[in-house]
Amino acid sequence: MIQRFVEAGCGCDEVAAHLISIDEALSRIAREASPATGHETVAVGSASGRVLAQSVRAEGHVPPFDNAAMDGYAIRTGDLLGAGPWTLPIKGRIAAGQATCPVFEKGAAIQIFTGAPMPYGADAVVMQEHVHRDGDTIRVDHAAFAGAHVRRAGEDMTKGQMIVPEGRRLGARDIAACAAAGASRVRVSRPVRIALLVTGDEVARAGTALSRAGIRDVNTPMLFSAISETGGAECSTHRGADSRDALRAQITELAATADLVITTGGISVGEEDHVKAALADLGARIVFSGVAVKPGKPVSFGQLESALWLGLPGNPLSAYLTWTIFGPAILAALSNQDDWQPRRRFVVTDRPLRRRPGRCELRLAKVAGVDSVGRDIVQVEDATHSGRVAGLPEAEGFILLPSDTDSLPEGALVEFQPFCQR
Ligand SMILES: Nc1nc2c(c(=O)[nH]1)N[C@H]1C(S)=C(S)[C@@H](COP(=O)(O)OP(=O)(O)OC[C@H]3O[C@@H](n4cnc5c(N)ncnc54)[C@H](O)[C@@H]3O)O[C@H]1N2
Ligand code: MOO
Repeated sequence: MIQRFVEAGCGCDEVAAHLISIDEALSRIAREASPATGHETVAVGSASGRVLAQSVRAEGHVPPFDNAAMDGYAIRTGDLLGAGPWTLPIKGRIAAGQATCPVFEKGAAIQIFTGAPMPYGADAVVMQEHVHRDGDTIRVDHAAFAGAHVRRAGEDMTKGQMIVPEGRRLGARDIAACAAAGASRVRVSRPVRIALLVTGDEVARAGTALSRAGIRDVNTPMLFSAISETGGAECSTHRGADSRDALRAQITELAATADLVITTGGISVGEEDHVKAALADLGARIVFSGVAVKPGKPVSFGQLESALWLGLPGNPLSAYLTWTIFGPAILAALSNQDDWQPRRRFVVTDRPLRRRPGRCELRLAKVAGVDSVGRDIVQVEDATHSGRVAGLPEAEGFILLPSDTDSLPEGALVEFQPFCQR
C-alpha cells in the first residue's frame, strides 16, 4: 500500500495563519454536522441518491426456484449413461413465467427456455445448439454434468441475507440488488433541504441581457447540478443582493426552513463582501472561515439556528472545487450516510510542476495514460485560475499539491480526486 507522504492541504498559508487544512476542515464538518431528522418510504426505482435508513435484506431466495440458464432441453443426467449419443423423446415445453410445468418423465427431455423453472426430476439443461432435433426427439452427443446450465434457488441471495446496509447512498448498483431482493419500496432519509443563495450585483439572471458590467451566472446552474449529481437533496435557488441588511433578511428566511444554506460570493475581505458580516449580525456560529486551499481560500462553514451554512467563494472554479471537497461531506452528515469518504488516490504527473508554496493547490487533471508499473499518469493544467471554467468539461478531477511543495519532477506521485463522488 502506498503511504500518504504529506497530509493533503496541511500547512499554513503564506498570508493568513488562521487558514486550516482541508483535512482539518473535513473533520470539523464531520464533528459539527448532525443528521437532519426524518425518514420516508419511496419506490426503489426513485431512490437513486437517497440514503438508506433501514437495511435491505432478501425477502426470499434469489432466484426463488431452480431455473434454466440457457434455451435448450431439460434432461436427467442419469439418462445419459454409457457411451453416447443418446436419443431422448421431447415430452413437453416450459417457457419463462410458466407456472405449471409438464411432469418430467425419466428417459425424456422437456424443451425449456432461459429463466423457466426446472421441472422436478430434471437436473441439467443441454443447450439447443448442442443437440440435433429431429421432430419430437433430440440426439445428445456429449454427456452433461448434473447442474449444467441450471441456476439454483438462492445462489444469488439467500432469504434474510443482508443485501444493502443502512447508511448507504443508493446508486444504480444498490438499486439493482434491492429490487432483486424484493424491496419494491425502501426506507430512506428524507431529502436534505438546501437553499442556494448566489450573491453578486454583477451576476445576471439566466436569459437576461448583460449590462456593461454584468457577467453570466455560472454558480447557480453549476451548483444546482452538482447537488443533483450527489442526490438526496431538494435545492431551491435564490439571488442575493450585495447589501448586508438585505442578506441578513434573506439568510434568516432561508435558514428557517433549510437544513443547509449555501452562499456563493461575498465572503472575501472587500467592502462589498457582506455575507460573513450578515451571518455575524445574526449570531451564527462559525466552525471555520478560510482553508489553506487554492483556489477557494475563503470557503467557510458554520451554523445559524438549526441550519448549517456553507459559504463558497464567488469565483466559479473556486466554488466548484470547494463544493466538490466539502459539499458531499456535509450532505453525508445531514443524511446519515456512513459510507462517505473522499476518494483520493495516488497518480503520477505527466510533467514537472512548479508553484508558489503556501496553500494546498488544486489543479484540474485528466488521466492520460498508464506508466510502466501500472500507475495512472495525469495530464495537469499549468496553473489554476479561479475564475476560469473552460477547462472543466475535459477535466476528470484534480490533483492536490501539498502546501509546502514548490516543485515536482515529471512522474512525481500526487493525490488525485476524481469528480462525481457521492
Ligand atoms: N484583497 C483581497 N482580495 C481578494 C482576496 C484576498 O484575500 N484579498 N481573495 C481572493 C480570493 S482567493 C477569492 S476566491 C475571491 C473570493 O471572493 P468572494 O467569495 O467574496 O466572491 P466575490 O468577490 O463575490 O466574487 C469573486 C468573483 O467571482 C465572480 N462571481 C461571483 N458570483 C458569480 C456567479 N454566480 N457566476 C459567475 N461568476 C461569479 C465575481 O464576479 C468575481 O469576479 O476574492 C479574491 N479577492
Ligand atoms: O482562493 Mo481564490 O478561490 O484563489 O480565487
